[in-house]
Amino acid sequence: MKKVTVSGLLKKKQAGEKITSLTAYDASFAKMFDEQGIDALLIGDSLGMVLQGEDDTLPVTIDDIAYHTRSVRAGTQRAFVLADMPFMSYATPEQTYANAAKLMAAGASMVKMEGGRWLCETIQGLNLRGVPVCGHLGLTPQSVHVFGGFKVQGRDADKAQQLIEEAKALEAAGIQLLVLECVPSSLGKAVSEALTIPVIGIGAGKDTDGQILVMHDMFGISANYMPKFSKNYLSETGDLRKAVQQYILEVQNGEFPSAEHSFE
Ligand SMILES: Nc1nc(=O)c2c([nH]1)NC[C@@H]1CN(c3ccc(C(=O)N[C@@H](CCC(=O)O)C(=O)O)cc3)CN21
Ligand SMILES: CC(C)C(=O)C(=O)O
Ligand SMILES: [Mg+2]
Repeated sequence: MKKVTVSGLLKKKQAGEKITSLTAYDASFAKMFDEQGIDALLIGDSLGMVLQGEDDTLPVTIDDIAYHTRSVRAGTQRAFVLADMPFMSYATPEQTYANAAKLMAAGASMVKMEGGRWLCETIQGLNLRGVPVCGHLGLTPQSVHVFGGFKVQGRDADKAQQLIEEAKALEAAGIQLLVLECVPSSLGKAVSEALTIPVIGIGAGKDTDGQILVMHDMFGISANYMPKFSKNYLSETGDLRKAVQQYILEVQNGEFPSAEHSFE
């Protein structure tokens, strides 16, 4: 079995094949997703909400993410494994290096950080030290108190153009993957076309290079609520493995996300 690598993900974009991704937090689900052929698994700080029952992702610690990264790595053979840097764990470059080291040592192959241009120096520093980086733009949940809620981002033309410029700056600084969350479909398309690296969307429409969902939303079992962009595949299929297969199929053939799971 050939392991999914960052160059493998880039090849998918170049070939026009969609990248499929889910969050995972433990070895058993990671193994099951991996066996169904998912391309990438994210140890998301969404675990603060879906595992810990908090209202947002801010209470999550670096040790929480490291613990779950170790579990996911243990269950994964093929998929690419990336881990979220939690709130305030990457406020300065020095602090970022120490915290990224914990996640890489726990088994991550890449770390993800929320934010734009202000992260460029940190991204370069991480790359020089052997750490690949994924960016995250649009609705960045760690800034929920700045936004005043989990709201769609980039709706007016000014904000959309700004976001495209931030994405290009991150790519120039060295990110090798970008997560784009909760933006109008037209912006999801524009960002994916503006970048060479793959853009993985969540609530960013059907024209990004791939899709990611929080696993609990894909099974319709989240403790808090269900974002509009998520789809319950378990109620349709009645079986965990079939639900994952159906999600992968619909991402690959472009059926998911349809308009009802996207924003205008
Ligand atoms: N279970 C779960 N699923 C997620 O996708 C998720 C988490 N938790 N936790 C971390 C972040 C927070 N996210 C969220 C949470 C809520 C909305 C939400 O309620 N959005 C509104 C849009 C409001 C608007 O139109 O501006 C929606 O109707 O979906 C979106 C993303 C995405 N992430
Ligand atoms: C929703 C995804 C992209 C994420 O960052 C998370 O699960 O924490
Ligand atoms: Mg996250």
